[in-house]
Amino acid sequence: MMQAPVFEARAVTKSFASLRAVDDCSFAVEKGAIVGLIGPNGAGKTTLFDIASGATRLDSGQIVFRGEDISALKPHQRALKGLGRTFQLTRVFPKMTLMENMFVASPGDHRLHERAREYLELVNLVDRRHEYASDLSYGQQKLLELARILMLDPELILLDEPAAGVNPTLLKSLLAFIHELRDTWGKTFLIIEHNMNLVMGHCDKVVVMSAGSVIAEGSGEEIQANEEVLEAYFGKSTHPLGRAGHGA
Ligand SMILES: Nc1ncnc2c1ncn2[C@@H]1O[C@H](COP(=O)(O)OP(=O)(O)OP(=O)(O)O)[C@@H](O)[C@H]1O
Repeated sequence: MMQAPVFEARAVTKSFASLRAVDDCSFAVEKGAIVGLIGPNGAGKTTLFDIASGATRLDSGQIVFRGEDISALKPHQRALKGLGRTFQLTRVFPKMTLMENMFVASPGDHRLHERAREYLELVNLVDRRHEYASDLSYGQQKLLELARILMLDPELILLDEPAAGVNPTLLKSLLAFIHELRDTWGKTFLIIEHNMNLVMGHCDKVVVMSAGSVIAEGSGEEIQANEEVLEAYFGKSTHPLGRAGHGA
C-alpha cells in the first residue's frame, strides 16, 4: 500500500539549551497507515509530538500536513485542519461528565450531540455518558480521550503511549477501535509506544528514533533485525558513552 504521505517531519531540529532533543529528524506517515514511533527513553519522541501538534515551536525544519507546511500554526489551528493528539497522561476533565468532555473543543449543537453519543457508543461508554470522567478507570479515560478527538474529525491521530497503564481487556478494545477507525473511516495513526507486542503486531511501519534522529524505519521484522536499533536500545559494552536505553 503506497499512499501519499499525510504527515511529514522534514529535517526537524529542536534544542533545549545545549541539548539537541530532536536533531535533523525526517520521516513520513502514509495515508491510512498505522505507524509506530519508538526509541529509547529520551530519544525525542514526545518532543517530536509536541512539535507536530504545535505545543512546542521547532528551531528549524518543517512539519508538513497534507502537503502544507503547518510549522507556524497554533495547536487549535492544526486540530481544525485534522491533526488530533492524545497525551501520555490523559487530559480528560475529571469534574465534567463524559458528554461534557466530548464538547470541550466544539459547540454542542444537536447534530454534534448525536455524533458524540455515537463515538461514546463505539468505545462502549455511552451508558456512562452522564457520569463524571473521574469515575472512569485510567484505561477508560484513554478511550474517552480518543472518542473526544474524533469530534474534530481528524485525518491523522497522534497517540502517546496508548497502552501504558491500560489493562489487557481494555487494551484489546482500544486496539480494535484503532483498527476500525483506520479500516472503515480511513484514519491515519502515528503512535508512540514502548509496548513492543503492540508495535510489532499492529503497526504497518515502525520509525525508530535515537538521540533525536531517525536511525531506522521499516516493517516490524526489519526493525527487529536492525543492528543499529539493537545497539540504541541495549548499547554495547564497548560503547564510548556506555549508552543504554531502557525503553523496551
Ligand atoms: N522542556 C524541556 N526542557 C529541557 N529538556 C527537555 C524538555 N523536554 C524534553 N527535554 C529533554 O529532551 C530529550 C528528549 O525528551 P523526550 O521526552 O522527547 O524523549 P522521549 O523519546 O519521548 O522519551 P520517553 O520515552 O522517556 O518519553 C530528553 O533528554 C529530555 O530530558
